[in-house]
Amino acid sequence: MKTFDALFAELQERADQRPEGSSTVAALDAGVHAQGKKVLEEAGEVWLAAEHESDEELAEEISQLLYRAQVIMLARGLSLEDVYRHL
Ligand SMILES: N=c1c2ncn([C@@H]3O[C@H](COP(=O)(O)OP(=O)(O)OP(=O)(O)O)[C@@H](O)[C@H]3O)c2ncn1[C@@H]1O[C@H](COP(=O)(O)O)[C@@H](O)[C@H]1O
Repeated sequence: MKTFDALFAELQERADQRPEGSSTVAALDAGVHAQGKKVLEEAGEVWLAAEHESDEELAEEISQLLYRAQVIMLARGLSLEDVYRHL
């Protein structure tokens, strides 16, 4: 099963190698404004799922929020350590 750290390493590789068809490359190219909107959108979906949907649907929304947070981290050049030191 993929972890937060493993996903981040995978996304870093996508950013470096820019493979054709990568949704991460497209998200990075869209810029921080578009990336921020995705974070807000997914956060809203997490909220709605927590109130109205199943555990499975909530878990999926949370996974998308984590992905969108990682895209913002990469776009701004933050490492996992930059974030973890605040936990
Ligand atoms: N975990 C994710 C992930 N979560 C969400 N998404 C993206 O988010 C989209 C779903 O978001 P929305 O609900 O906003 O759907 P949407 O509005 O229809 O999507 P868009 O039209 O905005 O693309 C998906 O289609 C993906 O583009 C993800 N894209 C990639 N990953 C993982 O990231 C890794 C690299 O992926 P690639 O960059 O695509 O190779 C792989 O392990 C993937 O599994």
